[in-house]
Amino acid sequence: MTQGYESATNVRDAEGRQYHIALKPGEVARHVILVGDPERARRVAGNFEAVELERSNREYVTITGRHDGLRVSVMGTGMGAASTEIAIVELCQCVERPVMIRCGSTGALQPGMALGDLVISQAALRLENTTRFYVEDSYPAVADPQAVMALAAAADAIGQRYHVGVTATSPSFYAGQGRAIAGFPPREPDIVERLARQGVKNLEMETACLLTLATLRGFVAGAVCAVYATRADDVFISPAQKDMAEKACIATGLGALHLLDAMERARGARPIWHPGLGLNESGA
Ligand SMILES: O=P(O)(O)O[C@H]1O[C@H](CO)[C@@H](O)[C@H]1O
Ligand SMILES: O=c1cc[nH]c(=O)[nH]1
Repeated sequence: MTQGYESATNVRDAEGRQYHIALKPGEVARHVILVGDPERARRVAGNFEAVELERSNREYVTITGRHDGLRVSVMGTGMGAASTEIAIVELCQCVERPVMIRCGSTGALQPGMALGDLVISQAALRLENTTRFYVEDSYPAVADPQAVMALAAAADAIGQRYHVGVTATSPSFYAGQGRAIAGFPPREPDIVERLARQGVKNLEMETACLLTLATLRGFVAGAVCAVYATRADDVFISPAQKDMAEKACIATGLGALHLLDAMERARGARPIWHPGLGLNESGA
C-alpha cells in the first residue's frame, strides 16, 4: 500500500495516508466519535445504517459510515493521552474542521454519582504530560460550550442521568488514580480525596488531550464518559450494567453530533451558536 513517506516529520505516503492511523483525506468524516476501546468503536458503528470504510492499524480502529443521514467516523484511540495525540494529529491531516466527541468510561469522585451515570466534561485537569509539549502549564483544557450543551441535550433526549463539570485526565489507571495494588504503592494514595475536595467530578485518561489539541487547532470538541467506578465506595460496574451505560454514552455522543451539525448550520458565520438562534434539525 505504502511506497515511501514524505519525511521524518510528515510520516504520510504520496496519497496522504497517515503512518499510524492508515487513513488518508476523504476517508474520515468531519463528525468523529473517539473511544478508548477498539471494540467500543465497532459497537458505535453498529448504529450506522451504512458503512463505507473499516480500517485497523496498531490500536487504531476506524469505521466511517452514516448515522441517521450524517456522515460519521468512529475511531478507537487506545488508552492514554500519548496514543490519543497521535490519533488527533493524524485525523486532522485527513479532515478539515473536524467535530470530535469522546465517548469514554470513567471513575466518579463525587457523592451522588452512580454507576452508569454520564459525566459531561466542561474542562479537564491536564495531569497527563503529553499536552505539556504543546502548551504551558496554566493553559486550560476546556470543552467547546456548544459540545457541552449538545451532549446535555442529547442525554436529556434519551432520559439519561448525567453530571456536568471538571474532569481530571490522568496518565495512569493505577497509581495515577490512587489505586493501591499490592506491591505497587502509589506515591500519592490520597489523590482521589484531594481531587474530590476540589470539586472534580471524574478521573479518566484522554479528555484533556482532546480538549487542549482542539483549542490549539481550532475545532469543536467535547467529551462524555460513562461511570464505571465509584471511587468513594470502591465499586466497579458489572458487565450487564456496563453494557447499558456504554449504550447510553454512545447514544449521547451520536445525538450530540447531530445537534452540533444543526447548531453549525444555525450559527452561519457567527463564532458560536446560542439559544437565540434556534435550531433547524431537519437538514441533519
Ligand atoms: O473507556 P475508555 O474510553 O478507554 O476510557 C477510560 O478507560 C480506560 C481505562 O480503563 C482509559 O482509556 C480511560 O480513559
Ligand atoms: O476508574 C476509572 C474507570 C474507567 N476509566 C478510568 O480511567 N478510571
